[in-house]
Order: sequence, then structure tokens, then C-alpha cells
Amino acid sequence: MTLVKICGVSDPAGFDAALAAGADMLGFVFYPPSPRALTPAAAAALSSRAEGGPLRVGLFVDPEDALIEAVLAALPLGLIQLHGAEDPARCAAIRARFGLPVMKALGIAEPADLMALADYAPAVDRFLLDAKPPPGATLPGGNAAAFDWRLTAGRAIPRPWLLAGGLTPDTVAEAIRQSGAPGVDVSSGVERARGVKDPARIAAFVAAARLP
Ligand SMILES: O=C(O)c1ccccc1NCC(=O)[C@H](O)[C@H](O)COP(=O)(O)O
Repeated sequence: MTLVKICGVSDPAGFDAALAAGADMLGFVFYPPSPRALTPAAAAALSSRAEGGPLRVGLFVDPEDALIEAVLAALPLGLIQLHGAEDPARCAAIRARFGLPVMKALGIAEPADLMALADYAPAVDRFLLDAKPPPGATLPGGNAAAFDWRLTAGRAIPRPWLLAGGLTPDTVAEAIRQSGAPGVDVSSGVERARGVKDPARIAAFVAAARLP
């Protein structure tokens, strides 16, 4: 079954909808410039709405250790997503220091971009293959921009991975078919306004991603 991550969950309605829809992972953004950013305390309050359920993913952009420490003091995470310019050594250091699996996000626009996967593979547990930020974007992710899904078709990706970038309830099934992705991640495509999740779109996205 295709894994589904709902990223940038920032309010109770979005959290409850992702849970009810059966999402596998929930992303909490710890990057203050994002409209989806949470404080550690706010993420802890959201996360405590349910015992168990989806894996809680903490999303960081070139974080200092102190930020990860502050988040982990507030709530348990199951996975650390690194969405900045962290190199393999920094990914490995974060994984070792915090004893948590790491998912490295990489921007993909052309076949050559997939060559970085081999360098990162020993240092990380998962990949998130996303579009590169479009010109003028102020965030490294969550921009509703897609890359050519055919770039990953038939490619051996050296870790479990999620496809991300511009996915919506209407496109996710075709994206899975074209890319061969074993999992998908979405943020903007399940929002009714930037940074505000839409429960109906979350339900529709998870259902569409799970269609045979
Ligand atoms: O979502 C954010 O605000 C964000 C901010 C800074 C770095 C990464 C961010 N999002 C990363 C994600 O995992 C998104 O879900 C992924 O880029 C796909 O986003 P979208 O194209 O909006 O579905």
C-alpha cells in the first residue's frame, strides 16, 4: 500500500482529518518563515490529540542541534526530515546524536539530480524527492511545484522514498503510476488557503493515493 505523509499539519482540524483518513505520517514544520510553522509547544499539543496513529515527522531546515533538542523535549518524533542544504555528514551527525531515523529531502529537476542519492544513502533512512523551489519562492519546500514524475520511473532509489511536489487529490494516482513511488507527501494540495489544511481534501488525497 502506498505510504502517505500529510505535511505541514498545523491545526486540530487538519490533524484530526489526517488521522481519520489513515495517513501514515504527519509532518510538523519547525521552520519559522513557513506559514505552517509550529512552536514545539504547539506541536506537542496537536500531537497529544491522539495516542499512536501516524508517525510524527519533524521537518527542519538546516537546524541547529538546539532546535531539535527543544522539539524533542516537547514531543516524541518518529522521523526527522531535513529539508535544507544539509550534507551527508550533517545528516549522519543528526541521526547519530538524536538516535532517530532521518529523511533527507532532495530537489529534483533533471536526471543528474538523482546522482546525489548515492552520496546520501549511507547517512539517511529515507528520501523525499521534491521539486526544486521555483524562481522567487521563499521556502525550500511546500511550494505546490511539481517535477517530471517520469524521472524516477524504473530507477533504483537506494532507500525507501516519498514523492513530493505539487501533488493534489486529482493528480496523485497518476503521479504514483508515472513515478513508481512507494509513497507520497503533500502539503499545498490539501490546503484551502496557504498554510490552512482542508479536511475534505486530506480525505480525498489519502483515498486517491490508495486506489489500486
Ligand atoms: O511546507 C513548508 O512550509 C515547508 C517549509 C520549509 C521547508 C519545507 C517545507 N515543506 C516540505 C514538505 O515536505 C512539503 O510537503 C513538500 O515540499 C511538498 O509540498 P507541496 O508541493 O506544497 O505539496
